[in-house]
Order: sequence, then structure tokens, then C-alpha cells
Amino acid sequence: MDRRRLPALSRPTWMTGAHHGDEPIPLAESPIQIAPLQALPSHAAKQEDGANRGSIVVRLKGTLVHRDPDMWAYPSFLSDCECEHLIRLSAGRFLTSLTSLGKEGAQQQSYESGRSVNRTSLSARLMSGETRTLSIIEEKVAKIACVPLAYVEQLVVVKYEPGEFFAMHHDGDFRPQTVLLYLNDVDEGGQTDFPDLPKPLAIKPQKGMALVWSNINPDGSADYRMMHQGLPPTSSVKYAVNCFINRDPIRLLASDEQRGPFCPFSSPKMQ
Ligand SMILES: O=C(O)CCC(=O)C(=O)O
Ligand SMILES: [Fe+2]
Repeated sequence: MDRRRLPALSRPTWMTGAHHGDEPIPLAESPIQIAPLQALPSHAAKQEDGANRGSIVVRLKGTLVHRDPDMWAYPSFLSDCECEHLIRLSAGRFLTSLTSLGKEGAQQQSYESGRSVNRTSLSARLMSGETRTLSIIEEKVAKIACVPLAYVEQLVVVKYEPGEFFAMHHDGDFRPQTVLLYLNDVDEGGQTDFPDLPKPLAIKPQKGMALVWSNINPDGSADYRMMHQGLPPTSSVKYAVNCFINRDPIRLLASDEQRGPFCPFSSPKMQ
């Protein structure tokens, strides 16, 4: 089987009603299966019986924070341990954030990136499945975006010192969805600001929270109502993680250097 022949994604599947506003999302029917685990995230539980015995069940409570275009917030998506793990993993690996200059149809490993005056933050790109904890987080990201793991780009940790920012931009029509994770509370400033929404929103970073939105219209064109900016934190550092959902099954096309030991997609030559 040619593993690259997963379909290109168009509209996010959750826009068809897979999510429920104030209801916990029922993930028990398709639990995240990574075992054995030494430590479970606080919101995860081991399935004790039934066909999926031993696998991890994660139940996440999402809230609709904006309707049409829909945006969801999951306040306890990451445990404190997971947030701290991601901050530790990214330490010493930050580079000046680049802005994607990708054209229509471009993929993560081929589009050009460039330095930009619109962005003064730092970024650290993680390998897919670099650690077991990261691998669980990536599975959870795929679950809340309702896509197979193959479409989740390498996660990128972004760090803003006080005064640093990422000016107004769109994440790209080649990324049908964005999942943004916040790794710490920020005292003042640092909001993710969506001024062009019908009901403009500025989301205050909250440790462990995930925000999910679609970047495209039903016809696949960019939905410019989703333009946003990372405002500068005033007095403390801000850490967030970009989890972009690519139009293509980007993980199947990735090189060995982009995949860590816990990435479930082995390279063809290792099969
Ligand atoms: O830091 C934020 O709040 C937003 C970051 C962002 O939009 C991005 O990196 O694409
Ligand atoms: Fe963005």
C-alpha cells in the first residue's frame, strides 16, 4: 500500500458536529493507545476492562468560545507535568521565529521560511514523537482536531520575552486547522488576539489550555476572519505551542531527522 495516499484534508471534521459545546468529548470509543506508561497525565485513566483494556482514555471538556467561525477552548488539555515537559524539552533549542512564506500547495518541509519584522519571538521545533510524553500530546492534538495523527505537523514551541510579539497573520490555507497550546499563565498581556472575528476575541493564555480553530472556508480558501496576533506579554515570559494540522499527511512524508523514537510512522527503509 502506498502510505502517502491519505486524502488531502479540506474542511475540519469537527465543524460537522463532532464536538459538543459543554459536554465532555467522548473519546472512550477511540482511546489513545500508548502503553505501557510509567506516569499517566492527570486527566488520563487506564481502561480497566473491555476490548481496549490497558490503553489510555483521555476525556477532554471543550467549550465553544466563538460560533461561525467556530473556535473551541479546552482549559485542561495539558497537565502541569506535560506543560513543564514541553518547556524543558525546548530549552536551549530556541531560534529566531521564522514566518512561513509557503505558497498554495506547499508542504511543511518544502516551504521557505524567512525572518520577519512582524515577529520577534523565539521558536523551537520538536521532532515528531521525540519523547513518549510528546507522543501522547500529539495523539491528543489529533483527537481534538478530529484528524489522523499523520496530518499533525511537528510541534513548535514559541517563547515570548516581555515586549516580544507576533503581529497579525493567517496560519495558511494549507493548514485547515490550528491547535494552539499555552504552557504557562501570563500575568499581563500576551493574549492571542482575533480582532477580525464577528465577535472579536482576545484569549488570555492559561496554563494547559488548548485553542482549536479552522483556517479555511468550506471551499478550502483562507478564512481571513481567523487573522490573529500574539500580543506582547508585559512582565513575564509566555510559552505556547503551535500544532498545525496540515492539508497533507505530512508525517508520512517527513525525513528520519524529523521523527523521534516514539513516532509511530517508521521510515520505509526500516520496514
Ligand atoms: O502566541 C500566540 O498567541 C499566537 C502564536 C501564533 O499565532 C503563531 O505562532 O502562529
Ligand atoms: Fe498563528
